[in-house]
Amino acid sequence: MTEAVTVRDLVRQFGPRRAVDGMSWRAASGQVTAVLGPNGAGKTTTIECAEGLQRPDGGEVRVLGTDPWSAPAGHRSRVGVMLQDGGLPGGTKPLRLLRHLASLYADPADVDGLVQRLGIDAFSGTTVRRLSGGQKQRVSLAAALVGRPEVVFLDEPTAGLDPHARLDVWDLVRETRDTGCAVVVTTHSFEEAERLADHVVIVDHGRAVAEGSVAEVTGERTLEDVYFELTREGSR
Ligand SMILES: Nc1ncnc2c1ncn2[C@@H]1O[C@H](COP(=O)(O)OP(=O)(O)OP(=O)(O)O)[C@@H](O)[C@H]1O
Repeated sequence: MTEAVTVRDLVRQFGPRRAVDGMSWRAASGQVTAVLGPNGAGKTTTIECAEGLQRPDGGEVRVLGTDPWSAPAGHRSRVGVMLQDGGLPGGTKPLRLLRHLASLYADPADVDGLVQRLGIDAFSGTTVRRLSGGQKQRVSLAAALVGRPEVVFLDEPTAGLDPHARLDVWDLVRETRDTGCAVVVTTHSFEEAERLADHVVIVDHGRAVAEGSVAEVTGERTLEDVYFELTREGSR
């Protein structure tokens, strides 16, 4: 098993607040790793450190063996990123944007195939700012995958999607994993984690409180029960 992402004793401080407080977990190539945790637990901050968008105040993150903060451009082209708020330019149209992004990579994915798989063809001529939240999500996901990354970070990829779109996204995530990519997904959905994840990380108050396969983390219980026990006020 190749370790694609390693988070070790990570610390991230914003003024007096420790958003990430000794976080440690790992994600392997060819696996979907789901990171679950309450609002404000430090998931996005950790993922942004792994994407090279934030600099850790302590501990370390390695992605494909490299420190993402000081990584060269060649590293960044091996890593796909889907940000929680999309980060898409509002004035472009989805198809044009995806073709442009594809042109930045030496060996991009088939844009037409991605567009069709995610149902983007139905709104490919509408400017991004006029798209619904779920439509923007789909374009963001396509943008994260268009470079055929070896590691991809998906921040709540199915939040706000209708049930059909959710199934389409799950299928695409599984296919991406099956190409050997390490897929790291943050989610608030137990169903998503149970259906999709090979490896689960539960975080709370800036640190990982459980990690392993769904079966290892849950034993005889449900993921939901374990989650509530580990993250309930008072258990912390
Ligand atoms: N730039 C920042 N400045 C100050 N505080 C921040 C900053 N970014 C994050 N925080 C704080 O750090 C904590 C962790 O935030 P983070 O976004 O990582 O949580 P999360 O687990 O992703 O939450 P959610 O499930 O709501 O997306 C929160 O209390 C948040 O307010």
